Amino acid sequence: MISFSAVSKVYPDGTTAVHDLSLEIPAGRITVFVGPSGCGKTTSLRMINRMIEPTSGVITIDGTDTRQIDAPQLRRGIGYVIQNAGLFPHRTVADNIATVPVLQGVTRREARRRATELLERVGLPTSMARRYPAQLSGGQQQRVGVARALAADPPVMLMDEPFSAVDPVVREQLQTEFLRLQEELGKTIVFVTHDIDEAVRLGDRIAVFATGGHLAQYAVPADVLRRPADDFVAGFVGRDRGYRALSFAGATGLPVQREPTVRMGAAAPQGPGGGEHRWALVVDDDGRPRGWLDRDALSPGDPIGLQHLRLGGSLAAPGYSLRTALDAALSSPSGRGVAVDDAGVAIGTITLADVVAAIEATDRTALADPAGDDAGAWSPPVLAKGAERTVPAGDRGVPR
Ligand SMILES: Nc1ncnc2c1ncn2[C@@H]1O[C@H](COP(=O)(O)OP(=O)(O)OP(=O)(O)O)[C@@H](O)[C@H]1O
Repeated sequence: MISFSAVSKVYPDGTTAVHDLSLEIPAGRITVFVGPSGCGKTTSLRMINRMIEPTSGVITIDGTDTRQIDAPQLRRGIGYVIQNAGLFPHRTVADNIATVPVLQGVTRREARRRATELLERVGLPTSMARRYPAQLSGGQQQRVGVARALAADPPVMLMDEPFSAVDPVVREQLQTEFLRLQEELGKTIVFVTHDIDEAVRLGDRIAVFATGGHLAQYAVPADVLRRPADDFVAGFVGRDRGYRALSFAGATGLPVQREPTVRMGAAAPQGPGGGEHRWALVVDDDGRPRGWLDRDALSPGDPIGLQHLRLGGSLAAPGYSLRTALDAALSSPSGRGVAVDDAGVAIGTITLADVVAAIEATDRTALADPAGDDAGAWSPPVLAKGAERTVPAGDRGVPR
């Protein structure tokens, strides 16, 4: 556990970056610092590994005052990931990842071997080990940044806006992989973001910082959304609040309809193509969705190519919420959202009508009611037996 006790930071020019911060960060969980620009998130994060020294107050890790630990030694035991990955440009990917283990005395050969393992862990092919950072995409560089932070197997990881510099699609992938990795590793993670959606998705707990370095609220995501502590937090989480609140509702029970699929490269289907049959779901050889085919725009028998597909709709992956289901249906030209399994294989579709019915049948006042029941107490109606699974909401109260 990391503990802040009455910690303040005043920079030499008189700026108060952090004011009287007291909070306890649980071990093995993700704690997110969120808030607008300049409210002291990064300063608070960097005080944990003493890259910045507090002006007053005490920070302890597992009961030990960090001031009693030699700063370089402290930092070697704490993984650190920043925006744009911060990789050494003249070192290969493998050598970047091996940096800290080599400093700790692990042989270069062994450190490189472990680096290759870590590449696989963060979802990159091992063939990338010999490349230089400039030869990777932004998302790949971020993954290497995470692998490098994990290389010394530190119990604590500090992550400062690690996914902000990539586009929204890659960002969502990185978040999903990050959650999967954390499920395996159970690190104590402190994560800084200015994006409340990212905070709600990733955080087991959220610390909302206000201007002037004040802690405005520290709670599980469900409580921050449902019961903002004051006007500042209410304003900060307010945008799209009704829509975001659907994140609380697991979509268990939402019927997944059987959806006929056609393979990429196959002949366009025969038969009537109007109405609900206008759109056909196209999958690759492994059954993963590639896009929707407008059958009216292609003659039966013509081979289906990428150029015929409507791309880019969101998918409902295991553990999805009503919000995800709604988005999948809305972003699909057919009005049917594609549900996939763990391996990304299409298992059927969810109709917009069913999602709307589920929302209408839901007691939404429970979400908005500040005096309502505990987080996670609200559950969606069961309409029919669905094929999907829902991740237990746990104490976050929010399906991821
Ligand atoms: N070295 C410094 N000297 C003086 N003021 C500083 C210094 N570093 C940061 N600050 C100020 O301290 C305040 C908090 O900065 P900090 O970087 O911790 O905020 P933040 O919440 O992480 O912001 P952002 O989201 O923009 O990164 C800001 O007003 C900033 O201008």
